Amino acid sequence: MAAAAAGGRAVVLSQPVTFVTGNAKKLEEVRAILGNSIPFRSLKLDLPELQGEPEEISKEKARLAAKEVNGPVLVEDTCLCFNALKGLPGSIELFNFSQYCLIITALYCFPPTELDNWNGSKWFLQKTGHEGLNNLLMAYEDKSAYALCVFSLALGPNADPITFLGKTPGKIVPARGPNDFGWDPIFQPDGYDQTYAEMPKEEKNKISHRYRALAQVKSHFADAGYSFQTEP
Ligand SMILES: O=P(O)(O)OP(=O)(O)OP(=O)(O)OC[C@H]1O[C@@H](n2cnc3c(O)ncnc32)[C@H](O)[C@@H]1O
Ligand SMILES: [Mg+2]
Repeated sequence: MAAAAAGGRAVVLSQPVTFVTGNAKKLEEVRAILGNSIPFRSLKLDLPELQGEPEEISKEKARLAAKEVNGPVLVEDTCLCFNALKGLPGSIELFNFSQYCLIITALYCFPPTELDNWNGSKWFLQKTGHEGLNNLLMAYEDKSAYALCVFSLALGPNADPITFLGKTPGKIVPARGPNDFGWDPIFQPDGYDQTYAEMPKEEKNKISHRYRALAQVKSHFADAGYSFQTEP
């Protein structure tokens, strides 16, 4: 069994937590931020990214992953959300007519092949690049945005996942800095004159959406007092 109650409320996990991701850069940051605080290993699984509210998508992803792994899992989804576009391209909420036209034009020019697997910011980035993401805001004065990170922890295949959110506000700028991780070159966090890409990694990892969400994951582990009894 993956998670078992042992002596009162302490939960013993019989495996390290599996962090499920296919994104090597994400994994690098999670490793740097978590250090040795939580025993974990990583695994790439092809899981569907469903539509809906970010927390629901993440919980469902955790449920599916925990079934596959038959043990405790941590999954993460990140989106870049533009305030002028009410959260797009990371998430879809209510749009006005001109915003719909913009989205429909983009979708018409670059139709996604798998709509069930549609992740707005990832898709816009892949199809239109940093310039395309900047162009989405061309008609708007408001260039403010936020990076949103949602982690879900499922202790086992039958456990209800718990979610942790991290949000870093900033603005969208023309690309600056190395182009080795997603939309880092076009996101400048509030209070900084460098983009995420220009910052030293340690600096990004102190203020990022991912850091903020993981700080909550860490305190959850500290408060819950899980113990790990992994078989040799
Ligand atoms: O397997 P998973 O963990 O789902 O990895 P993914 O690459 O599909 O990751 P997401 O769905 O969370 O990411 C959506 C997009 O945002 C990008 N991204 C995620 N975190 C980022 C960060 O901290 N900085 C820049 N881009 C990021 C990522 O490269 C994708 O293009
Ligand atoms: Mg993904």
